[in-house]
Amino acid sequence: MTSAQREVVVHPDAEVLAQATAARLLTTLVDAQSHRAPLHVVLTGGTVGIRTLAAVAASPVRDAVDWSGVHLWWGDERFLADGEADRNETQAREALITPLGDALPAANVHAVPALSTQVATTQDAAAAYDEELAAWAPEGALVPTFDVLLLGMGPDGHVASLFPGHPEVEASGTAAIGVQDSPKPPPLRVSLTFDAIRSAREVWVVAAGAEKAGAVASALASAPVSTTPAAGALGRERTLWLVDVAATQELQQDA
Ligand SMILES: O=C(O)[C@H](O)[C@@H](O)[C@H](O)[C@H](O)COP(=O)(O)O
Repeated sequence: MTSAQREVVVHPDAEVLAQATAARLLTTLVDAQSHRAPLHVVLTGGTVGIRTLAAVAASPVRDAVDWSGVHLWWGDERFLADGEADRNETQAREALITPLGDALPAANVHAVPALSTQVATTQDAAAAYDEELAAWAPEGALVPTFDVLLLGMGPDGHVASLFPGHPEVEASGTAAIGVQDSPKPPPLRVSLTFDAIRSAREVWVVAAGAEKAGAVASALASAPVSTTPAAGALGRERTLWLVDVAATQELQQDA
């Protein structure tokens, strides 16, 4: 059961959006840690997603989080060799994981396997990620109960690496899936499916810029997921749309 009620929070610009999302994430983690452990957070690639991680790292509030009880996952990954600059993992390590240092145990970082001689295809990587997710999942579940799942959104309404008109949008029964023909380079990727995304307690879609306005309006109007995948980004308990003013330009003003 997911929350079709989407909450929209509008920010003046992309920088304030990233800073506010970082503050929101930190206080959400601090609050959640007084109720349960460990916590599971799913990171996103993309400019706002990475800027948010850098803002988390730069915040003094980061030290209010017991990172030893926080596990990091990825909603999607570019299928490149380990350490490649374009990998979401590489960018997240630079923005947040490295600055956290020993506060965040290496074992708490669950990266999507990189291209290597042992992991030669996106299917290999997706299968390995499925196993890692299942190892942390409650009985009968595909994935751990994600506390917060962050998603960036493209101008075409894609989230993670689930693109409009592509079959991966409809994939079910598995947590991760290989993508061969991403319209957003690089073409080879691994993505969580909507089965995995919708298992999260909270799903936060972060979107900034006028080029996202059409997709924001379509998603908030519950357009078909096949044409606007972001419309399918729903959390079990909460669905937050964290946007800047420019991305709201095509929303119908309340009558
Ligand atoms: O691997 C990726 O590229 C991302 O996960 C992708 O889903 C991204 O979040 C959106 O394309 C938004 O990216 P921007 O914020 O850079 O527009």
